[in-house]
Amino acid sequence: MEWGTVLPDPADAVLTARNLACLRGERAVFAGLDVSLPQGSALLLTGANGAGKSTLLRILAGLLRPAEGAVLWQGEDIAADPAAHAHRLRYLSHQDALKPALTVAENLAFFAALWGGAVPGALEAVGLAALADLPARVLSSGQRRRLALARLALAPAPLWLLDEPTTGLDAASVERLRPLLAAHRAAGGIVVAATHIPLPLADAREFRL
Ligand SMILES: Nc1ncnc2c1ncn2[C@@H]1O[C@H](COP(=O)(O)OP(=O)(O)OP(=O)(O)O)[C@@H](O)[C@H]1O
Repeated sequence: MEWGTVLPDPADAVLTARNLACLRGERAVFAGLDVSLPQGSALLLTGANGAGKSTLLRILAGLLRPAEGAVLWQGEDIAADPAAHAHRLRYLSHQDALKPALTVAENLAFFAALWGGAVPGALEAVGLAALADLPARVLSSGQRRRLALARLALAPAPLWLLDEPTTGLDAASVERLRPLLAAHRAAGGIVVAATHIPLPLADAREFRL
């Protein structure tokens, strides 16, 4: 396992993690981990099952407190204002977090009510427009993942934290992520993604846990 600095510490870094350590049970999942991500950057978290990729994403999302160290957004500890951090991020976990009885469009409308954005355009971006009126319970696993990913196309947020975003996706659906990710980064957004396969991301740094 390699621990250490992922990127240098550029002056315009927005997301910084310093000396992060995480214990799960009695076991150290990682320690001494530094991350510094400037605007428009992408970081791929790779490594074996259990290496700590999801754990690191949860720490960066503010959902898990590190045993040591801190995560900073523009120099401020995210723990100081969890609501502000939640507001600036889109976190996609392994779970698709869909309501099976609601239609595809209704599921997305729930998030549009929170963040703004237009449901039809977001469904179009992931190729689900034709299924808008189907109940989510009948979707295939890849379609469920696409519906979860449609949240990214609703309204801008500076930080995307994606846990294996392409699980279950066919090749065309993976390719549809390319313009979404590129537009997010072109606007200055940061993406951190845990993945076991290459993602359609230009110039992404890789950090192997
Ligand atoms: N709630 C928990 N209590 C104790 N240990 C946990 C808990 N959650 C995760 N772990 C342990 O932390 C380690 C890291 O898990 P994590 O899910 O971050 O790995 P990962 O790199 O995302 O793996 P995968 O590639 O399988 O998704 C694993 O050894 C796991 O068993």
